[in-house]
Amino acid sequence: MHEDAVVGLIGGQGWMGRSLGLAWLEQGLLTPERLVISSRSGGNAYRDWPRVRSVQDNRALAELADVIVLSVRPQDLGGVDAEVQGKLVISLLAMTSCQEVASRVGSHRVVRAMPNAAAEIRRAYFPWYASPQVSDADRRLVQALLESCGTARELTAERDLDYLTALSGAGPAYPALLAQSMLEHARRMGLDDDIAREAVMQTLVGGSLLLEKRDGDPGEMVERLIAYDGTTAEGLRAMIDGGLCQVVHQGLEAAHRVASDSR
Ligand SMILES: NC(=O)C1=CN([C@@H]2O[C@H](COP(=O)(O)OP(=O)(O)OC[C@H]3O[C@@H](n4cnc5c(N)ncnc54)[C@H](OP(=O)(O)O)[C@@H]3O)[C@@H](O)[C@H]2O)C=CC1
Ligand SMILES: O=C(O)[C@@H]1CCC=N1
Repeated sequence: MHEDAVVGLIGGQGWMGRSLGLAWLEQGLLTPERLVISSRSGGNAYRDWPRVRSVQDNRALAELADVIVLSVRPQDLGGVDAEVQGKLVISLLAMTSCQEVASRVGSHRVVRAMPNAAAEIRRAYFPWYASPQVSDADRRLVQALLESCGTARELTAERDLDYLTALSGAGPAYPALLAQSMLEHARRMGLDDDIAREAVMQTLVGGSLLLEKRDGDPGEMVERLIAYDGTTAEGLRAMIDGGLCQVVHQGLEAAHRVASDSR
């Protein structure tokens, strides 16, 4: 069935929905005939793919599709009127357990997955958890569909997904906050705006790529630069003494608390 499964993407014009839908088409994972999307107010994300079917009625989508991906905001789940009759459902919703999705759509074959904003450039971290009713063949399909947008990883405990919602799901916003704060300071110091932007972006992107290349041990880099005992060490010590780590932990705890709240 999976070789020619039709995928129905509820909320397919939204940020995460169109990131996935376009990745599947552009990577040849699905032919346009095998993708059905639904939306509330329309959109033109699939203008280059006229054979993708677009519907407004989620019941019609559930009939056409073998696999249903739910990509609406959590507060909109109640408005999704679809009876999927035991089909595989992949939910991207934060704050919504497998059990809640199952009782809403009428299938216990539920996967919960957590993308992040970098799905848009196919660099998301995309952990997922499958309820026991999901078969091995389903799991292979889920892995293939999700890794089209980055690194997909199956988890063995659903609660880890609540934490990862705060850590990696919300995660791309954290370097954005750091960039904003660095930019504010550079402007205050009178740096030309173009130079300030270029300096901040190049530094954050370059620093992240360097970390990735060094196999992601940030502690080693921090320690090495503190031992260097130059200007960087002075900046790092002031940030650490000023409570940067505690503030980051508080932010993660606050996001985790909300992510663990069931709707
Ligand atoms: N954005 C992010 O960075 C992340 C998002 N998520 C999760 O992904 C999910 C989707 O988020 P995101 O893509 O950002 O949200 P968006 O608001 O960008 O997209 C949601 C889409 O769902 C559509 N929609 C709402 N109700 C229905 C319905 N009944 N039938 C069909 N379509 C409907 C909306 O249409 P309309 O605009 O017309 O109302 C909209 O296009 C959320 O549950 C969120 O928790 C998870 C991690 C990261
Ligand atoms: O902010 C949110 O609720 C969603 C889930 C994680 C990232 N975006």
